[in-house]
Amino acid sequence: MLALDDVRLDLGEKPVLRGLSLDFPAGQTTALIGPSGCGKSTVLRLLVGLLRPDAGVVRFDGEPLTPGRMAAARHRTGYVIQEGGLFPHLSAGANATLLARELKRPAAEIAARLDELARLVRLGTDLLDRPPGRLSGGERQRVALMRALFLDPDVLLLDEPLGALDPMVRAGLQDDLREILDGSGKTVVLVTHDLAEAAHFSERLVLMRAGEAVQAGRLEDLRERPADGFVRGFLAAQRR
Ligand SMILES: Nc1ncnc2c1ncn2[C@@H]1O[C@H](COP(=O)(O)OP(=O)(O)OP(=O)(O)O)[C@@H](O)[C@H]1O
Repeated sequence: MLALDDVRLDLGEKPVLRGLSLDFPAGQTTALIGPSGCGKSTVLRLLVGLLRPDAGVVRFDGEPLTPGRMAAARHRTGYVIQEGGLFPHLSAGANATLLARELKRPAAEIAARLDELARLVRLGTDLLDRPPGRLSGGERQRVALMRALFLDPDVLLLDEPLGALDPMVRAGLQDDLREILDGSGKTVVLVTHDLAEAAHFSERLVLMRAGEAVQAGRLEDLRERPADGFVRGFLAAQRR
């Protein structure tokens, strides 16, 4: 569904991706893991067309993601950026419905979908009138998820969607999100630096280091047959 073919990308003077090839099969969740700064968010920005590769090809639904195909791909993609990225001056509801209103979807359809999604992500509808600044961190993440899911996209790109939450809230949201994703048929790329969280969501982990994919597989594969000392060290550091 999504792929990077031998993608190179420099940001500033710095090589960030060095001939990276990855593929994300349709209908599956893939977790991208790796230490801070290894290029995980950069991969998502390429997949959504916010960055263009210096060399190599980004594919969406098998086709190169050219400028002409960008808008159609964006409408089939839900994207949760780090920290949620909600607009502070809009209410939670207005944030969630932003793209649907931009696309001039009928008001009744928007209202019905808002209600349905609030139930799905377990957000009280009384909170929809509040601006993000008057919501808790967990509630804001739920609104960011509603916004990403609003048009029922084929593809979901989630950049640390549960970051910066206390462990109890995080565990609750992990379970809710897994329930939403399981059996949804969506192609999901989940970025996290937390190995346990990655394994909670996906049987397919891709471990990155300094712009390269070091190893892909299930948690057991990484644990039992680590590709190198870096994989062993990354797992040992997260032993809990
Ligand atoms: N706009 C930019 N200009 C220059 N360098 C950048 C830019 N954006 C990112 N980088 C660099 O690219 C590298 C990869 O960044 P990226 O955000 O993809 O990492 P990450 O793996 O998602 O990290 P984290 O887990 O901390 O979010 C980092 O070294 C970062 O400093």
